[in-house]
Amino acid sequence: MDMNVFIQGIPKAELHLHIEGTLAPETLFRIAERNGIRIKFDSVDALRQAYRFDNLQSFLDIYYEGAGVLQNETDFYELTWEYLLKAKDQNIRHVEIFFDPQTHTERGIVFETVVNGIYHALSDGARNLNISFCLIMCFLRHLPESEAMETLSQALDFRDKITGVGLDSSESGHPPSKFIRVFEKARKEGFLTVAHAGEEGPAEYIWEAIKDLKVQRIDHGVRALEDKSLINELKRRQIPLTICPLSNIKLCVFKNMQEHSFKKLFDQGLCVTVNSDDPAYFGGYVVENYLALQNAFQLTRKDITQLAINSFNAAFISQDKKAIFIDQIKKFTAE
Ligand SMILES: Nc1ncnc2[nH]cnc12
Ligand SMILES: [Zn+2]
Repeated sequence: MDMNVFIQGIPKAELHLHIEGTLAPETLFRIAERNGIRIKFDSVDALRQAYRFDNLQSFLDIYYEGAGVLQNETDFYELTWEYLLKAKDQNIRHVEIFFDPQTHTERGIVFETVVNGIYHALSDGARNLNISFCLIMCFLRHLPESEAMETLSQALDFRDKITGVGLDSSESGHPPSKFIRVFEKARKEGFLTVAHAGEEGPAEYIWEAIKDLKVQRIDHGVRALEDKSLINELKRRQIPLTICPLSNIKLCVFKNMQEHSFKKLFDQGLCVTVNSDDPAYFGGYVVENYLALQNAFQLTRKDITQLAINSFNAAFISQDKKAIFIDQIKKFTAE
C-alpha cells in the first residue's frame, strides 16, 4: 500500500479545527449571494489570491471578514456538513470542532442560531456518516475578559451540546492568565478545557495555560521546545499538543516544514496530534497535513500509526471508545 493510501485510510480523529476556517471560497460566495451580502472580492479566484499571510493577525483579519457571511442556522449547518463530508472522505472517525460565538454575536447573530446550526449538522453526521463528535466553544482572547464571561453565561443553556471551552484569536499580548476567572467558572460548570498557546506566543504562555487555566490539551504548543522544563512537564503528564503543520507554515511560524518543531517534539515522546486548523485557508485538510510531515521528515508507517493512535488518546471520549478506535487502527494496519 502506498503511503498516500495508508495515510488516507488509517482511522483518525481531528481535534483542532475551527469550523469558520472551513469556509471554502465557493461556499463563501454562495452563502453571501443567498444572504444578499456584498463582498469586496469580484471572484472566487480574487478571494483565494488574498489568502497570503505574514502572521496570525493578517490571517485573522480575513477569516473574521469571511465569517461575516454566516447569518442563518442553515448557513452554519451547511458549513459544518460540508466539512463532515470532507472528513468522511479522509477516514476521520471522530471530530472535536471549535466555534467562535463572539465572531457572530458581536454582529447581531444570536448564540442559539450558531450552536443549533453546527450541532444539527454534527448530529446528522454522527447518524449518517458515523463520525462521532464534541463541540468546543472558543473565547476570543483579543476581547475583554468580561465579554468571555458573558459568552460563558450564554453557553450554560447549551450544556448538553457544548463539551468544552477553548481560547483562540490574537495570541501576542493576550496571555492565558487574562482568562483565569473565566476558565475557573467553566471548569466548575463541568466544561473540559483547552487553549491555543505557544503558536506565536512564548513558552511561558503554555505554562500559563497549564497552570492558570488547568487545560487538558494545548492547541499548537509548537514553541514548547524553547523551555526544557516545559517539555519535561508535557511529557510527564502526557498533555497532548494539537499541532497544525500547514497552518504554521502559512502563518510564518516556521520558514518551511523541515524547520518545524514537530519531529523534535514527537521524538521526545510527547503526545503530538496532527490537525488542520483552518483548512479552507491553509491549503489542506488532515490528510494533507500528515502528508506534509511525512514528506518533510520521512515518517514511517509506524510513526503515522502512532500519530493516529495519539489522536484518539487525546480525544474527549471514554477509555472504552478510545480502545475501540485504536483497535480499528490495529485492524487497518494488519491488512
Ligand atoms: N490558528 C489560529 N490561532 C488562533 N486563533 C485562530 N482562530 C482560527 N484559527 C486560529
Ligand atoms: Zn487554531
